[in-house]
Amino acid sequence: MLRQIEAWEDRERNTGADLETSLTMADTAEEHAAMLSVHVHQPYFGSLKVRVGGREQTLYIGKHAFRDLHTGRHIVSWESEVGSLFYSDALEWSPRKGSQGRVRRRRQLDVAHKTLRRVTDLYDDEAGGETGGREEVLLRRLEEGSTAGMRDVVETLQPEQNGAMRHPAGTPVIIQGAAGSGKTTIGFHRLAWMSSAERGVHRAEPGRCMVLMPNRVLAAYAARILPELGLGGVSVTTPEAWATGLLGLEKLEVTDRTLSLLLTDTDNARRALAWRRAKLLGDARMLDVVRTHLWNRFGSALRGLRFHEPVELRGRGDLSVSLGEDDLARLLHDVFAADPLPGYRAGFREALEAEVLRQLNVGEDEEPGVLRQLSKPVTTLLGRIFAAATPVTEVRRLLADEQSLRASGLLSDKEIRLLLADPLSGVPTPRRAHADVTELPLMLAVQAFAHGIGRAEGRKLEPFDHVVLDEAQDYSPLLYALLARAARPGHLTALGDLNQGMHGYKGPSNWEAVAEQWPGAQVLTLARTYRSTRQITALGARIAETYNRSVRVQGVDRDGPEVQRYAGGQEAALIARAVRDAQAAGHHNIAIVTRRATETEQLAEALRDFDTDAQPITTQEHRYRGGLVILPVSLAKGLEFSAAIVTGADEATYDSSTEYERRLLYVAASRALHWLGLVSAGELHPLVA
Ligand SMILES: Nc1ncnc2c1ncn2[C@@H]1O[C@H](COP(=O)(O)OP(=O)(O)OP(=O)(O)O)[C@@H](O)[C@H]1O
Repeated sequence: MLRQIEAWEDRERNTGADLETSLTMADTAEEHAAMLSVHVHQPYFGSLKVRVGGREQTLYIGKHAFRDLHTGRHIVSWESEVGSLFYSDALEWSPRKGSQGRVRRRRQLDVAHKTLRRVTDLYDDEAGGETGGREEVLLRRLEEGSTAGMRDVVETLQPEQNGAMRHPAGTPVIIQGAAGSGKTTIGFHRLAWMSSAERGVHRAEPGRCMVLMPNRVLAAYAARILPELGLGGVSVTTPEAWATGLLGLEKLEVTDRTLSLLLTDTDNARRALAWRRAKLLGDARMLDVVRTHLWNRFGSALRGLRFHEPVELRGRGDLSVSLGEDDLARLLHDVFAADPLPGYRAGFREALEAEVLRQLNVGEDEEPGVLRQLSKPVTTLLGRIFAAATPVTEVRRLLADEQSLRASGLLSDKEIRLLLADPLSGVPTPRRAHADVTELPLMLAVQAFAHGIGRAEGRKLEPFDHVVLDEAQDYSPLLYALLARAARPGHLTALGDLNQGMHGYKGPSNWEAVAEQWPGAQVLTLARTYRSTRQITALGARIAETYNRSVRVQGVDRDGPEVQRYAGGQEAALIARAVRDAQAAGHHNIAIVTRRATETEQLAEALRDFDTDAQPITTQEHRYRGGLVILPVSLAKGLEFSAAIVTGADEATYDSSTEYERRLLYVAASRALHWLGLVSAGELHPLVA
């Protein structure tokens, strides 16, 4: 590898016919060199002894494929077809048509700083097959401390994860897995696998992929995995940020008033109403409700309009094009029937231009000139038809108008009454321009139909090469339908856990509702969890059992210290003691998890009196950089720490009669890898006492 890097870096060798060619060659060579140089210290992490056609050979598996031209020695990449053999339980495969290969031995090679540190056989034909080595290697890896970002698991990918990651490219997949089963991690690995040249037409260019995560703290934490996986350029954002960006309303404040109502209102009838209304707003049928509404809106905007314009054509004198209201209505009808992905406005422009050219019957070389002459009046006409409907106003108009809701014929009387009701009227709204998270997908639907949906490339919209949706249980079927329009067909991956759903009023009731929006989608399940020690996993299970009757998840049997309990006394003093204990146990990345964001600053202040300096993470603008932090449970979701301290671990803070609160307590208690402390000024919560 070093020899190859030297050759690439040698400017003398990279000389072309002229200066420009030489510079380009040198740049490319430098890029190659930079890419390879990070792998020099650990060129491979495993080997496979295989027998193909009677010949035995050893293949080395690394994070980067490499071939030494002098010696022919090579390393195969983990994401290649052959690389898959290292992770799966399969023993046979066919390297080429008609030939048969057999795996004789799988071996983990612990290499660091160019030194082989350890050899562990995972499978060995001669030693009787499976050795238990895979579990041993996994446990060693899981013993390590957390870092300030998500890490790759290329070296210890487990067979079921390997299968999920390599689900056929171009087929949508929903990966269901309990907390800590590696869903998010696997989602990113799937992108890396998808970006390999071996995927052929399904290859995804990282710069054209998007990962949607529930909040920006988590997005930034997860994005740290991208360079390790060679995924530079992937956009990692939140659905809200993506939606408001597409709408051109970055400053729009996104509220979740349904959640506010559910948490504060004591009127059960109103709570039920708010829940059902939110759920209906995210129903996939709303896509066609919006579509019908737009059809009527654009249809009436078009009434009385005509398109009559003079055109100058060399050699043919003064001509004109003329389309009456009926012609325009017919064009609009055809555009709606075709439902073009770039949106109706673009589709209408295209149809109108085609019609004009047909009327004039001009030669191909004259077409651009004609279109240029007509560009302004066409834009004016489009403005009259389409510009009146901005997503925000149009959604509000639709939801306030019984007739519009009725137009599609898709909603029952009861559902229409539900949409017209306003159970949230008592929940305050911000002063700034705002939209509720339950309305946002509808606004996105208006945008998608009128102007298209996808990835902005210059002024154009292109479909994403691949979209990954994390915490997918918290998003509505309507959003799924929109994502399907925004990505290449079949290039969708959802990662989620229906049992971890925090927002049932926004999410799907089951994965089947999602699969309906993603034709051909399969649901795969990751059954094992990896994050925490046996002691922490068991505590989490006790909380989850109260709302989740499904099968118990199977954790990796990793032993750790008992969960520590600190009850009775001044809270800050107890927390400071817990922090010292966690530090004494050797942990550096420690989270103090509070129930509410408003508590964090105050607590940070109070802890200073006890010589404890914890960094508060209060808003989505903060970033987690490791060390000791205080953050609310809503921002802790998806993050993990070597040690976690749950404050207010009591009944007064997490009301056990409310399922939502128990779910939050579960999230808080499942953030730690190795060490967990529970703190309460009074008595501990009955579920964790
Ligand atoms: N094969 C593996 N080898 C080593 N570590 C793994 C493996 N799979 C998962 N992990 C580790 O398990 C932890 C949980 O992974 P991840 O955060 O991707 O899970 P998740 O299912 O998305 O969890 P949550 O639902 O809580 O967000 C991480 O620390 C990850 O590195």
